[in-house]
Amino acid sequence: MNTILEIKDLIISFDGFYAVNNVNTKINKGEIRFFIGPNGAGKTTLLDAICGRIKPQHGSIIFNNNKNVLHYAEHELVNIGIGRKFQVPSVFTSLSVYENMEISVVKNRGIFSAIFNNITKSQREKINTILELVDLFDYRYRKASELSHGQKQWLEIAMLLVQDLQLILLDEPVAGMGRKETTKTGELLQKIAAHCTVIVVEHDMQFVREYASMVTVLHEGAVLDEGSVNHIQNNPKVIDVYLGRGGENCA
Ligand SMILES: Nc1ncnc2c1ncn2[C@@H]1O[C@H](COP(=O)(O)OP(=O)(O)OP(=O)(O)O)[C@@H](O)[C@H]1O
Repeated sequence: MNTILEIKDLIISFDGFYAVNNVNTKINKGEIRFFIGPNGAGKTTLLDAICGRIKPQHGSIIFNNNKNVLHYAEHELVNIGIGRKFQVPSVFTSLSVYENMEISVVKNRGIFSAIFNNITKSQREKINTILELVDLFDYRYRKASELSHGQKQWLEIAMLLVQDLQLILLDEPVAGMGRKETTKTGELLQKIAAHCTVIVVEHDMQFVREYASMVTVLHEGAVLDEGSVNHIQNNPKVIDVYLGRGGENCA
């Protein structure tokens, strides 16, 4: 009942190489779920499948109990409530923070459609609330190019939130951030998770320890273990293939 995403028997292969090899997992509403594992474990490929970039050879990804994500094109997924943020911020740097939000609020991210469709009062209020949430309200008239790396990441998260998503996928959101920005990002994810489930691919184990509700450890395309941080970090196999090899430093 509480499940927002169920991945069943998922297989993704590239020319006979199994990047994702029979993955099964269920993600509950309100979780901050981390996918961790060594380089090449299949984490990004799994995100690519959830956001419709890659079509698996086998299996299903069921969203909200009844929608098979694999039946939708990548650009349609935002309409059913799934959004993805890539590692490198992709905000429009020549536009203001507010203008970036205006483009996102109309969902169809075409810049011209945003300019020619007036933003409603409730959309303006929503933009302001979300800019407050990510601590960018005071920067709303600044050009996005003037923001710090962390602020650009938060703007991009805000641009997802304004689209009323139920599930957001984040690819290494704290890469390149200092500890202070990393902590702020973690706190932001906790606030977001109250309304929107979050899946994060991450190598920063300190960040994972502090903010994960559940962790899925991938290794060679398969789920090696799954559970609380405490559970997975005491699993000798996880220590062997990832944590004990300084896995947190692989990026
Ligand atoms: N388009 C592709 N064609 C061929 N092989 C691919 C393709 N995409 C990914 N792979 C391979 O699939 C495997 C899993 O890659 P993936 O990027 O999902 O790993 P990852 O766990 O995200 O690694 P990292 O932590 O380094 O980002 C790797 O061996 C990669 O080389």
